[in-house]
Amino acid sequence: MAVGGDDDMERDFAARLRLAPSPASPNAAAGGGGGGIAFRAPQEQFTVGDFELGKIYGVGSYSKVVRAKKKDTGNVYALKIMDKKFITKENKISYVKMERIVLDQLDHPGVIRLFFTFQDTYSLYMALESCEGGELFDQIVRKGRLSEDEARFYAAEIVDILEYLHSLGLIHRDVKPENLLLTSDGHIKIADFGSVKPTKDTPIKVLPNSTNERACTFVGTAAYVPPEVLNSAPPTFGNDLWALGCTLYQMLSGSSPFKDASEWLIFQRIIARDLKIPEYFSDDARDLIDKLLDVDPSKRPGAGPDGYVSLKKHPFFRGIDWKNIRSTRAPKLAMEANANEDEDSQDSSWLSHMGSAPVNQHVSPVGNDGASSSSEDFLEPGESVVLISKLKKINKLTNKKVQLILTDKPQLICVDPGKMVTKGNIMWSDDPSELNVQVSNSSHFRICTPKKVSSFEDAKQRAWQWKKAIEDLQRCQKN
Ligand SMILES: Nc1ncnc2c1ncn2[C@@H]1O[C@H](COP(=O)(O)OP(=O)(O)OP(=O)(O)O)[C@@H](O)[C@H]1O
Repeated sequence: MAVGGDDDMERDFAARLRLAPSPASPNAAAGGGGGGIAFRAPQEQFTVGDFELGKIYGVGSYSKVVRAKKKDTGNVYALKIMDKKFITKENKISYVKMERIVLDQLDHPGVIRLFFTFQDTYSLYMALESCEGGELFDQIVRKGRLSEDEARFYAAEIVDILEYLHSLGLIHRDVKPENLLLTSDGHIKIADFGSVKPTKDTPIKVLPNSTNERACTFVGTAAYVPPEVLNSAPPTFGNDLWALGCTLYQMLSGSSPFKDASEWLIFQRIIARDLKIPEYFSDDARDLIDKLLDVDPSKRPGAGPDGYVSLKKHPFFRGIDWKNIRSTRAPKLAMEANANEDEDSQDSSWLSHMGSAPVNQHVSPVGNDGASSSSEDFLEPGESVVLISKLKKINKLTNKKVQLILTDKPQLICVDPGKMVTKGNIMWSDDPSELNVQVSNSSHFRICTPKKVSSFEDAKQRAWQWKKAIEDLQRCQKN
């Protein structure tokens, strides 16, 4: 990575982000169009070296989230690390601004708290409340499917959160099991406010022009997007209620209601409301899902003139103590099959090979099992990760868990996630006849080279994302 021009890059980025504190008011950000926003979560002067970095919680489309312990206080955060160059290149600045500004003003036990932010030459950092219980998605995968009591509890907590957000005129627009995180005692917190849409009457301070009710292009995730969004209708609270219906269906059945081999086919199913509800769903669950997945967004319970009353009174929620939901005992969390005490140290050594320059420079592995010294270096200095997934590599006789990493060099690296050693690279070529990805469905894909075909299963259904990322890089290399 070129070092010259770093200061320029930092200044240029700060100007575009317009979140840099003014000298007069260290916590004020120019919201644009006059009037600054006074941040509750301050912009600090910390560096990543002030933290002990632990395991990677997850990787989003423009960030990675890492467990981080502040060395002086011992406080633990989920540190969201965003690469400035990538954010600028991918035009994600408005997502970052929106998440920062909106999260800063929210105060609900079911919403991830933002504590502070800081930045360095390469990255922006958001210190978020850490959710140690992982994603609701993982609970569904580990348990196969949830019992109706478990699903009822989680759905009720999601309803409580959506009622809060909607009362503030905010449409989340990316409600899905991956963005519903769990605390260590099993309560839900919603994350990922990058796609949030404020309505005209929101009391929340937002970016100028962000409340325009123009018809929107599709944001969110294909499987959870409502039909009206595909028909370019303006966003409404009903969008989140549809996604709640999909999430409830997924909790009870193990998979999302509209599934197919490609995004386009998924969209066709959504538009046709091609919905099959399994026989074993109770009548109350079936009825609630059917109503939440109404093609008319204004008819979904929670979106009508009586607000959330009809939703909370639905027979599926009988027995829920709405006022005390956050102190009700949560379902027991299913742990990862081979979770062990070394997880933190393994992942921190893994992180030290992630290639993001500032992380590489400052990482201090948690734990003392020497995992980092036995690991190989995966990435070269300045090389960064484009896509990374924990996948199942499907072989004739056995299936193995692997971390597949695509970097901007480009390289395709297979890592054994347990031993933190590379299992070898898949030979890169810019020529699609020598390297191509064949997708069988959203969770299965094959990477084909003249020498070898490697088959993978992605529980998070990112097969198409893998194909696109590899093809984009091939195109980039050629130009
Ligand atoms: N506060 C948190 N505590 C624990 N894990 C978190 C936290 N925030 C995010 N994560 C994990 O990190 C992953 C990536 O989060 P992030 O918000 O960066 O991506 P995303 O925006 O959900 O992804 P995408 O942009 O692709 O939708 C999440 O799916 C989650 O597993």
